[in-house]
Amino acid sequence: MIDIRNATKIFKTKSSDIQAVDDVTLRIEQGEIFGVIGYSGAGKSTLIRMLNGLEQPSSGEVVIGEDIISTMNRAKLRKKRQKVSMIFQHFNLLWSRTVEENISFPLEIAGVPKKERQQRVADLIDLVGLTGRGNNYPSQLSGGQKQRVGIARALSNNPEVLLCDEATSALDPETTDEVLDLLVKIRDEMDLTIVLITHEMHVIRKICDRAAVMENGRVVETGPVIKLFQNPEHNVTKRFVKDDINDEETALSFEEVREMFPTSKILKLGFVGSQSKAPIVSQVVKKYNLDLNILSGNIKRTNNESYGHLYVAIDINEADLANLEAELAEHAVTVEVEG
Ligand SMILES: Nc1ncnc2c1ncn2[C@@H]1O[C@H](COP(=O)(O)OP(=O)(O)OP(=O)(O)O)[C@@H](O)[C@H]1O
Repeated sequence: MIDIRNATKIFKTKSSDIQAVDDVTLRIEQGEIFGVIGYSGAGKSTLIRMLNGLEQPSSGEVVIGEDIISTMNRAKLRKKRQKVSMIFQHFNLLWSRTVEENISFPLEIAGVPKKERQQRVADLIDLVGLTGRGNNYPSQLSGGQKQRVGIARALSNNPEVLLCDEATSALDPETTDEVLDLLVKIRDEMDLTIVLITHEMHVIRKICDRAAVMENGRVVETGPVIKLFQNPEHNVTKRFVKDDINDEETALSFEEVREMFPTSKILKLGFVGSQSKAPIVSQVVKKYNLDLNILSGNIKRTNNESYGHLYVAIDINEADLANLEAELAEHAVTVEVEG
């Protein structure tokens, strides 16, 4: 549905050429919530701005549906932006207009008759949970409510694609989750494709189906979200996943454990889906008559699955370890030896 083919963007400045996006190829399917994550300067904003033609690639192609965005003229692009709309970190609302008037604005530009506009605005206000706030000004709303207005405004022309540029980065964690839930709801109800950029792995985990990780303009890893969390391959992905589970304390206790049990191995056991709720580890431990110390563990939810890790210290020889790995693998439990 969205095809980014070998897209490159080079900004020419007086002092140097900056390669913001470097040979990116991605395909995003209809109805997906697709996340792009990276640290500051990775090229996320430039990439997402190519999807609505706010930036044109220096080389390569961006295609949405039947339209080649990267070669469209201005007039066609303006029309296409009604179908590829965007929400922003700082909401970009018109401060002198009420909630209703903000949401109505794109419809006025599109020439929608007043009666139809009013009905559409009322429906959108209900959809985003702002019933009764239509006559408020943005300054009278909380951050989360302002973003709801931004979302309603972005949906006014029935877009096919919604681009979210750090849409929850200015919000507190609870409000972030409420806005993310709203994005899932509108994707489900309106069969939208959502592309979001973020530097928060929590956002990716909570609502995305698939994600791409960017560094220095390149996509360094891409895949289903559960795979990125369960088995991150690139160092940047590993850092994001680690930040999300916030296991610095685990790292500290590893050192202590190594001192306390110098002969023990530290294993990280990984589970996905229903396996993360079953007593597989205790069954295998009993079967092989092993002693283990549990160091830490967690179960987290992605948009549609749970996954978990358990760190254990275990005194085990290589032969028994191979047996243990084989047995656990039969139950789709992964085993990594730490350090
Ligand atoms: N208009 C521009 N002119 C020159 N350089 C630019 C321009 N826009 C972006 N860049 C540079 O391109 C690189 C990628 O920037 P971009 O904003 O796409 O990254 P980002 O991942 O979105 O970062 P952030 O989260 O900080 O916005 C950076 O080095 C940035 O300084």
